[in-house]
Amino acid sequence: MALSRLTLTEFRNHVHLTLTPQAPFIALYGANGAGKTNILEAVSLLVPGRGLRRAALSEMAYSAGSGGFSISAELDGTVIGTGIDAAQPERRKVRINSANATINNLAEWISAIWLTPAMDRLFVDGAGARRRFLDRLVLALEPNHARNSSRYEKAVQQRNRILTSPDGADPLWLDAIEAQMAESGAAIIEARARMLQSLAVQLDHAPTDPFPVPAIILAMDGPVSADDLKAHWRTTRRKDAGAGRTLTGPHRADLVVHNRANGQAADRCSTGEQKALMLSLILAHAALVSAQRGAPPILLLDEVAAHLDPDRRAALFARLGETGAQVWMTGTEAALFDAIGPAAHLVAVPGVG
Ligand SMILES: Nc1ncnc2c1ncn2[C@@H]1O[C@H](COP(=O)(O)OP(=O)(O)OP(=O)(O)O)[C@@H](O)[C@H]1O
Repeated sequence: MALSRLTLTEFRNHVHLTLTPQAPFIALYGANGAGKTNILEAVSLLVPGRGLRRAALSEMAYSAGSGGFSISAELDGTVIGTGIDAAQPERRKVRINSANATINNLAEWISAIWLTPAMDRLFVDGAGARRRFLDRLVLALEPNHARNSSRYEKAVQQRNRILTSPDGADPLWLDAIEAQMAESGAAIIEARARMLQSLAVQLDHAPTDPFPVPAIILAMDGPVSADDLKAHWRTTRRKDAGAGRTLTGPHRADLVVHNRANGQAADRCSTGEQKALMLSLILAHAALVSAQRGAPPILLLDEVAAHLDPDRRAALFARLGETGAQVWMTGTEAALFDAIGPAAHLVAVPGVG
């Protein structure tokens, strides 16, 4: 899976930019603030979700522009695009081959995984970001995961509203909502478990040097089957109403990660070791997606090269090359990407690709 064209119009600081990648590695280099991460963010918005910064749509439109923006890309003969119109800045539009589509439809065409400096504390900070990361890994394998996640989240919000309604909760209405939650929730749990199981097998064969191999466990309270979930939520209505929200379910799951070699918990590892664990995980996941879907996800690696010594950097490029993935990377100097050789398409930002 690879973009053969990316066009940005009035997206952040890019008034109009077209890139036509000519090699598997797209190395975006330029000064701080040039707009390199903005390009990765644009690609990340081509998959379901809020993109790598989770920013508001209105923030993304070029500040001195019309108030709208568009991102369009071509991959394997398909044209996909997203953006907002100035007249309706709160409504994200999606088009696939000129037809209107939904954000969740995008998952059938494209998958992307990213690593950004904001994820340096992924293992240390709250579970929400880890869950979103987990779901991106699942989505890259199973496009249907986006639809199940949206349905589940909407149903949980509805249940929370009913439980906290000043008129009192209607039990029949709750039965119906909990049945919806149970169906999509069980599908989410199963998809996560499938992905982690396959990833563990992939990691069994991963080289342990120079990036340590992670062991990953999904931590979750409560039952896992649809019937048991439904029965469980019926018993927790009073407690959840008191808390003002649904306290158990797949929306509360967490990822627990260790270094396989020494059992060290990821949140106790140094920042560099945590990043190395993440790289190892992403490499194994790309190989897994490639084996199961026939093509690896697009990888967006923001400021990764600069934080590695030259040997590790060269090892990373070699391992990334083996995955066959299209890799978008950023750095302040073109020299950071020297070890990639002819597989790199160097792009000066701002400048001409
Ligand atoms: N909506 C917007 N309109 C215009 N410019 C914007 C908008 N949003 C962000 N910018 C500008 O984009 C620039 C930041 O871009 P980006 O984060 O992509 O930089 P970068 O090249 O990755 O920098 P660094 O190397 O420091 O990470 C800033 O100059 C910021 O002012």
